[in-house]
Amino acid sequence: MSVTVRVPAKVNVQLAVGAARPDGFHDLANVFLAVGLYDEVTVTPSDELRVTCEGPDAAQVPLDRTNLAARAAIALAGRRGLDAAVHIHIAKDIPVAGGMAGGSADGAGALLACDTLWGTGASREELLEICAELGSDVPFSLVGGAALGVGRGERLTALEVGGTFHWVFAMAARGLSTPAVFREFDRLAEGRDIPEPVASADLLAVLAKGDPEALAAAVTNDLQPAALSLFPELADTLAAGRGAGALAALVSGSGPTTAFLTRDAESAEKVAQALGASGTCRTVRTAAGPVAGATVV
Ligand SMILES: C[C@@](CO)(OP(=O)(O)O)[C@H](O)COP(=O)(O)OP(=O)(O)OC[C@H]1O[C@@H](n2ccc(N)nc2=O)[C@H](O)[C@@H]1O
Ligand SMILES: Nc1ncnc2c1ncn2[C@@H]1O[C@H](COP(=O)(O)OP(=O)(O)O)[C@@H](O)[C@H]1O
Repeated sequence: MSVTVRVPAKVNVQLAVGAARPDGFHDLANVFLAVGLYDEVTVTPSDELRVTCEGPDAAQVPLDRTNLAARAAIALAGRRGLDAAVHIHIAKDIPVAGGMAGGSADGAGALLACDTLWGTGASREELLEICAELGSDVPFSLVGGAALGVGRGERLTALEVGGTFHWVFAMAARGLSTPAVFREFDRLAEGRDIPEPVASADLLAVLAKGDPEALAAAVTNDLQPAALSLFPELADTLAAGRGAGALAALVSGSGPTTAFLTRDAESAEKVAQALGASGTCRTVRTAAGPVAGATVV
């Protein structure tokens, strides 16, 4: 018997970042939107824990116990006194190290898949607690939709969304390390007072309304200057998307994937074509959101 879970990628429509905390993390006001680009995680009973991965970026995914999917299986098995003897197969479509929470998606997916396979019957609260231990973004991968994350981004409140937003994502030629981008944020902020991160009331109202033009005027990402500082060529991709008619162009989370909000599905196709032809990125995808979080298929 096998269990397969489908898990979406995310884009951050607001990412407000506070000063570095003593534990090295940063307090955030992180407004997540789940978008329809998916990894599929399949777990099958096996002699021992094993991870395999297929997909365009598979070669960059670690297959040892540092893989977030393996860590999720080990964490749940550990709580139940079980042996995490499963073969975890990841069909990966979310770009790796792209700021779209692909690793987090696999962690949440493997957790839900193992919970289902083993019949552990963990409550939603316990699953969310394990997710938060695995990484700041992992709880959101489980719940999907749209949510405000505070603390490290792991404490979630679901948000109302009044419509579907159409996005184009441009994948870059190389990845960016999330810790390196936060360190660059700290370096750029030296000597400045960093305000407490707060969710924008405007942005939350606009999400609830579902109006893409109003959302375009409200999106912000405090990590964008740091990502651009480490990866200056991203400015060319952002300019190409704006030039092609995107309503908003921003770095997705810590990057280097860039995200373009468009008016509708048709406009997204046009922007995607223009970005593809611009020579400023590796690949281009379209995806709409919000979509559901981790789901057994
Ligand atoms: C920036 C965001 C925005 O959603 O995602 P990505 O764009 O990378 O996908 C997240 O905050 C990333 O979350 P996640 O990738 O789960 O990070 P974690 O594993 O918890 O932490 C990795 C490292 O990032 C930094 N980190 C992460 C979260 C946070 N609130 N403050 C931090 O300073 C720390 O250096 C930490 O050691
Ligand atoms: N299942 C996984 N899929 C992808 N990367 C993973 C996974 N598990 C661990 N990693 C590690 O996490 C790093 C960040 O990957 P990812 O989650 O795709 O990016 P981001 O945090 O930018 O969204 C990768 O470089 C990789 O070393």
